[in-house]
Amino acid sequence: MPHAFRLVKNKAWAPRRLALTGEGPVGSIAREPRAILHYTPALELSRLPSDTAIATRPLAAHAAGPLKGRVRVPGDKSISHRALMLGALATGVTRLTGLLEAEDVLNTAKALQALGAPVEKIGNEWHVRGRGVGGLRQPEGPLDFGNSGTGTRLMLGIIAGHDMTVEIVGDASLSRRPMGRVLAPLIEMGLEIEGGRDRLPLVARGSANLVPTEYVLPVPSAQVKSAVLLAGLHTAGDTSVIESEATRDHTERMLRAFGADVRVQERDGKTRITVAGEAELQGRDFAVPADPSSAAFLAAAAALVPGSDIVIEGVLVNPTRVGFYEVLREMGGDVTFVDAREEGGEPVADIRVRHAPLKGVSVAAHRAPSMIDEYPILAVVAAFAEGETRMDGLAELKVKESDRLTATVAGLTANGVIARAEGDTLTVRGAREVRGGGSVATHLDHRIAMAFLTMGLASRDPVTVDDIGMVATSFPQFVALMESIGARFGAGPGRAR
Ligand SMILES: O=C(O)C1=C[C@@H](OP(=O)(O)O)[C@@H](O)[C@H](O)C1
Ligand SMILES: C=C(OP(=O)(O)O)C(=O)O
Repeated sequence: MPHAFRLVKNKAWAPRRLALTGEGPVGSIAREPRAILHYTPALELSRLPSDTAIATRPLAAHAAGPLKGRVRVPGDKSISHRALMLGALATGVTRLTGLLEAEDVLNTAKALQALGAPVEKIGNEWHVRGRGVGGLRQPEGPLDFGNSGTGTRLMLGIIAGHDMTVEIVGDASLSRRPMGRVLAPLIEMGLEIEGGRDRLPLVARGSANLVPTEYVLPVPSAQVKSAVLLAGLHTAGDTSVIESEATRDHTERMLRAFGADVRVQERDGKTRITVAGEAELQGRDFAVPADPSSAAFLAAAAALVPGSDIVIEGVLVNPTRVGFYEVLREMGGDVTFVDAREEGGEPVADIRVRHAPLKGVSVAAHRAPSMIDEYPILAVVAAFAEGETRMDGLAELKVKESDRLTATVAGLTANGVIARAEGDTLTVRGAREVRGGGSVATHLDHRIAMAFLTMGLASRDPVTVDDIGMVATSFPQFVALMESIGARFGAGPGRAR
């Protein structure tokens, strides 16, 4: 298989086992820094020289027969980040099962360890030895969050409350993403940023005298909300965040579970979340439910491939996260939540999806936060639905790991689907048969890769993505789990394995 190589530039940490130093034709090196890859759960770090080449791996998805089986996808990424962070801010040991062992979350674990809160895997459990609110210590080197917006932004909220100066770095994708949205309220509370930068790399100076705030979210972002609430734990007073569109509420739920005083009030269509400062959190045991954003790819595949019938077990069905499944149902999808229950303070169910013919729908802007990471796969599903699907209010898609609005339209177009983005609206003209056959640029974006590989399972001709590597940031088992229900992937368009 031909490899293209990209440079890892000035990266402090990367695992030795994926380093392909000196291999490959120099002319094919793409100058994209890439951060930590397949970070080992044992948290053993190895240093690589800067400018080390790492292979990109294209992959093709081929038309599949009926998809069948019961599967469990890995733990929810949002909850995994938060469980590690709150564990580090608690007193005593927090024991986690079901933690997502993917690069984004492992980078958070590594950062917490560097901040003085030991994180280790013992058997099936991850243990975090907490340092108490305000008890973390100055790390010796930069913290590298790789590809993760959540890790970076939430951790900035925690760093804000400590008297320490921390350099924060990430990969090329993360270094392009806006940090001003989280820095603005944190600076109001007392954080300082060297040189006033709003992109990584940046140097943040926290304070032991952070002041509480009341912050009205200018964008619907759970990351910004969470960063302010986490900073609020470190103040002597009440910190409030006001949101006019409901975003995922895992931070609020989990703060309560760890013993913080959190109040939520609804008024005039807005939600005010208040956390009391000088909090004392207690370490606890926590089971992380399966990630509905990862499950969405399997659900979509089953909805699109004729004859399919699958069950995805133990998936988080928090109302702030299930927009994709609701829309799939509205399109005519056969989606049922079976055995709904509560685990670790979150609603969970087994999700059964059977193939059914789909029709285009209109998805209103206010629903965007409940499926924000699912739009690439929703657009792929829409390509196979009869009629037009219109999705409004997608401004936030432009500031994810890639500009997902542009990348999604490009991927659809490359595969013979008529789609356009106008302002914040995405329109997809669907048809029962999709040509496929295209090659899709993933732009360091795991969700673009997984969405278009899913397309290839149902399109006439195989769909190729240029790099499967980033899938390891959120769902390292994607290919294996898809294959376990009957999906077919191969190195190139002609070669299914
Ligand atoms: O809080 C979180 O865990 C997340 C919030 C969302 O980002 P925004 O807060 O930027 O919308 C989402 O896209 C991301 O994958 C995870
Ligand atoms: C946007 C995402 O993650 P993050 O913001 O944490 O990089 C995502 O996983 O789709």
